[in-house]
Amino acid sequence: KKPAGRLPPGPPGLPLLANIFDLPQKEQWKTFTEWGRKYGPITHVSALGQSVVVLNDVNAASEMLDKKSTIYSDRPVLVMGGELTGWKDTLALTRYGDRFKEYRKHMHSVMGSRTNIEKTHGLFETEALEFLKRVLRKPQDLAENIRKTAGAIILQITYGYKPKEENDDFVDLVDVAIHQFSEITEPNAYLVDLFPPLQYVPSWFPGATFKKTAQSYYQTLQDMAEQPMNFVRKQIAAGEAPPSLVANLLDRQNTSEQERNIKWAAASMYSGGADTLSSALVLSERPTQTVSALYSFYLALTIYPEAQRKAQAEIDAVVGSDRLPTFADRASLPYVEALVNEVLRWGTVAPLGLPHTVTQDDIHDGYFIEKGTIVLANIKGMLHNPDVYPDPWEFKPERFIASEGKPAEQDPRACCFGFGRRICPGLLLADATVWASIVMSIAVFDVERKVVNGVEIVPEPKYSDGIISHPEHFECVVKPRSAKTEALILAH
Ligand code: HEM
Repeated sequence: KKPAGRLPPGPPGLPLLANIFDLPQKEQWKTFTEWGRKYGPITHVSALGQSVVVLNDVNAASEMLDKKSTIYSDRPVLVMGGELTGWKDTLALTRYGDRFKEYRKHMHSVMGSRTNIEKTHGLFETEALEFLKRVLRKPQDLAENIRKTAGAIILQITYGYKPKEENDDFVDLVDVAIHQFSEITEPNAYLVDLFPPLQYVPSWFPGATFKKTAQSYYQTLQDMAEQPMNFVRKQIAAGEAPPSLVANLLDRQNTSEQERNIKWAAASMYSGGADTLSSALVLSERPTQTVSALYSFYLALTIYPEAQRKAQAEIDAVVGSDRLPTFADRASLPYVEALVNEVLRWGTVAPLGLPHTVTQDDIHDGYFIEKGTIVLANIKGMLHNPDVYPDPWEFKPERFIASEGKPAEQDPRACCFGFGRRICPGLLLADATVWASIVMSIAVFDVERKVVNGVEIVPEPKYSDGIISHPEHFECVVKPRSAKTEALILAH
């Protein structure tokens, strides 16, 4: 079909197949950054009749996705990833509309404002302390310790449920479900996502095994959403339910549609926080977004010991060594704040955010954007743009502290949580979790390089590919700064 206006510039492509060979399978953000340099901040490509617009600049993304959010807030339809396996019912894949709004309202009620988050500060502090204890017990299991912390926080806020330290039924169920989601959303994993009519093939038809897989994954997902709901229902009946998203909302006369929306809003909290969207993290490691950020933090401290020393000096001066830092200290710790910003920038968690689609034809900046176009924001490119962040691959918290004649560089939150009506609903919770875990870790631990045969090993920052990106496994040594800090952890 001929476009009804001038398309944004982009690679020329082939007749008929258009840009199908230009679309990279791996590290897409790198290719997108090159397009940005070559064609400008708004680039267009198309493949098999699907238009894709890539945004390479924070302002361009904000002009389109924030300012015109009423039409740029839909999501593409995934056949295997969403329709057949039921994941379409979670927020991240829900089409723009009434259900979407209701889910977001529910989530907002527990984590959408500073006031809600402040009410939960105690929980973040307690869980950050639990985290320190886990690290003390098993310093070698850093990724697993971080994952448990993020999971425990989200399950408590969502269902008022505190998971067991090992082999927790709900946690295991979510893990299986997320593992399945990662598998079905790997690029080109299922033919049916390239040729949607295949979904109508009956399941007994030879070659239609994907339908059986879909049915089994569908069941896992239903269990993941239903079982913790039943836990809360029982607690309510017994008059024992602590406040949580589900308990606060279920405790009324709900219609079945309302109950359904509570169930899926809750399931989206966990699977959003616990990384539904990771197509890269198959196998045993399934870090959440928050996990990815914290893992980056440990990686940064291992490579850049001077950042750790400066942060420790600040904490020692402000908090002293007789107690652990709390949220009440946050405003007095500007270097730690800058370090948290740098973790969110340097260790970009969601390189391309999630795709938005546009619900009506638009003329934007003089370009024609057709209804149904997929819009991707190259967040990793934006956060490593040398014009905005000089020496973008260096970990330098100082860049976020204004000094004489030099303003602070742009806050990574301008793009790292996405845009418009789809902006990450967990951003305040993520911010508080990351801050609490970072400040407490710096206060009590030294992160050091591993020494092998007298030689210090400096890890290379390597990141996994996929919707959620996290540092690949690296070696470091985490130990208490002193007997006094160790006692401080154990005293609580
Ligand atoms: C450092 C941590 C995190 C980062 C960097 C992050 C980033 C993002 C980004 C970039 C998006 C896509 C936004 C868009 O489409 O424009 C997103 C969506 C989402 N995030 Fe987060 N996130 C984080 C933590 C969390 C947490 C802790 C939760 C849950 C408690 C969460 C729940 C979600 C959900 C449910 C969506 C889908 C929203 C929708 O489709 O409307 N995220 N996040």
